[in-house]
Amino acid sequence: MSHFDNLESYPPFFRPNHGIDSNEQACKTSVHLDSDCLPVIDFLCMNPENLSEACRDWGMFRLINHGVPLNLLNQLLDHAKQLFSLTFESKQDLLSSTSPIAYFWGTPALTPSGDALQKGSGTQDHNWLEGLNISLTKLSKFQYEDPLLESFRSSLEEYGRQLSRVATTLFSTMAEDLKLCSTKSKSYLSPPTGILRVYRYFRCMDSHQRWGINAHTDSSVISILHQDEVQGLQVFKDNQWLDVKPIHNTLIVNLGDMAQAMSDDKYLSVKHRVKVNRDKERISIGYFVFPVEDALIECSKYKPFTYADFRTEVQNDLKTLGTKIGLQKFEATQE
Ligand SMILES: O=C(O)CCC(=O)C(=O)O
Ligand SMILES: [Fe+2]
Repeated sequence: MSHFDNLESYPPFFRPNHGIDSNEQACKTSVHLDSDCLPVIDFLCMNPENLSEACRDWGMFRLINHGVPLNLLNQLLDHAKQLFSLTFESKQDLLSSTSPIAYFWGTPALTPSGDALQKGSGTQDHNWLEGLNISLTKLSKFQYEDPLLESFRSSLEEYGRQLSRVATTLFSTMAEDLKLCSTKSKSYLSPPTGILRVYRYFRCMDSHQRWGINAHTDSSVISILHQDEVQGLQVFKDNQWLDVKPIHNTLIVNLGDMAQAMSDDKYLSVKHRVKVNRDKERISIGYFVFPVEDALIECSKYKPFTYADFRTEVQNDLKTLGTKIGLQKFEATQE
């Protein structure tokens, strides 16, 4: 069996010998430590002080005793692997952008309707991944004829419910810590905005020169990640990139830009990225939840803005500059 034995499931762009010049990008090296020092939060007996400290110092933590059934977590990864192993053409046909489970490749930056947002078509712009963008509200109103897809759909729906429960509980403890009034805490986290992204990171011979996902912060309030056993995620802490180890039956929670703004910069929207692997593909599932679209986020560090304003600005920047500027654009000192 060759190293790349499932090539027909890769979009042509990511197949070896596609004609990519391997010197095209400067080698991106970084110092990083092997780490398991990520804060751990026990969901069953949550300690508000520990949660507050993790949100302030790290913007990321490992969640244990989350209550999401292990068989659901395993089934999701298993279904995702099966779907990703279909040929590239079948994935495009079966999972078009109008389907609640929509296929994309090369970029995780999508419009709310699931279209890829990317400037130009240069190799350096491509994230080394393919994925499924899932609108949880659309998902519950749909049924697939294909048995694998239908089973995946119902598992994703259940997973969405589970993670909405987890995010809501975490956020209510955060809102108390931040002393948000009840109107704000209700509009600052809106479970119906929840989306899922299922990723497969491709193997890559140039694993030192490509990124699964480049360094970024999430635009969400809270993001929750379920990853398989292949390492790849890194978090930026104290000027270093640290590996976030996959540990069975734990979830990784990170805060996004909206949490940083609503906490007036007390909480950190943490920078993170994903490495690619020479030998192994990696599957992960991200859940992202946002504020009510038109809820005004008011604090001293930023001009009042809504999540809808923020998203428009990010999409414009991605289209015109090819990169996200994010919260900096809304700083109170900016003209
Ligand atoms: O797949 C991962 O480990 C991280 C994904 C991620 O950072 C994102 O989708 O924003
Ligand atoms: Fe992210």
